[in-house]
Amino acid sequence: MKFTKMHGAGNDYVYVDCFKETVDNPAETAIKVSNRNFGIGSDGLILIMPTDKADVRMRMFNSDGSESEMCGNGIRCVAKYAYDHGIVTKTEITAETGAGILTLQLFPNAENKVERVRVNMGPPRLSREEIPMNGTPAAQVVAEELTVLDKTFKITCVSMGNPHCIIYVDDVDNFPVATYGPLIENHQLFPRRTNVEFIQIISRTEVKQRTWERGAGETLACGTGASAVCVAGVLNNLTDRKILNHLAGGDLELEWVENGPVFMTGPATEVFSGEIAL
Ligand SMILES: N[C@@H](CCC[C@H](N)C(=O)O)C(=O)O
Repeated sequence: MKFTKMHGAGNDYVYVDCFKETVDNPAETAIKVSNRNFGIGSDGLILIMPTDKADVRMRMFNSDGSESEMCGNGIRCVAKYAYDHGIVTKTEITAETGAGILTLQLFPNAENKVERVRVNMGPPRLSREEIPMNGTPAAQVVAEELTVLDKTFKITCVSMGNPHCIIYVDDVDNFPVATYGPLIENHQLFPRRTNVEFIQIISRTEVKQRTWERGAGETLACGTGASAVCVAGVLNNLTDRKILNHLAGGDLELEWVENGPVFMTGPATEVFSGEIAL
């Protein structure tokens, strides 16, 4: 199987060009290629596919083989790959994802290679049913108490097509993400599990994020998570509608338009290409 390794702010995936290649068992392939000792090493697998509904289609699989509806860092890399490899020739494109059809604006550099991408991530989904979350009432989940081990957190939950649970902490660098992350990911409140974002507020326009991803563990960045954090900051009146989010692997710019979509802007980087026998 021919592949290209790419990352968005350090959130790295193995990308397969399914305009040319066929992947028969993507879940099994994701587990195999993601392994950082015995495989290529990545947070998962992303398939770049043809579709009659948009310019390109993305399917994404976490390193545990589970499929997610959406990947924010992944979709920027899909756009870069599509432009740099001639699948598209325009700088505004559409992409079909499990979270709907998204519009992306591409920013090529002087060598005509895409370096940054702005994504219309669509509107956030805020009801318990849409996230999805068990329990009542069915309204928004803002600063709801959740006790895990010795700590009672105030959680805010947002779906960007995939589920996110946002928790504010005082010192994110020293927070034990690997202790609480998996317990919240697999908590009975979340029937389809959840991604967990631990956030330190720096100012009304700046935050610092560490992410525990559903199906992948701690990663260096999460684009859907950063978008959900932008929404949660407004719902909790902690941040403005436009923020800069410092993630472990790089920065993302976010904006939640009133009664509208979230826009995410960030880097997309190709690392290397290769061929692997499966
Ligand atoms: N890293 C991603 C999100 C990937 C999917 C996630 N782990 C899930 O299962 O929903 C991003 O950049 O959004």
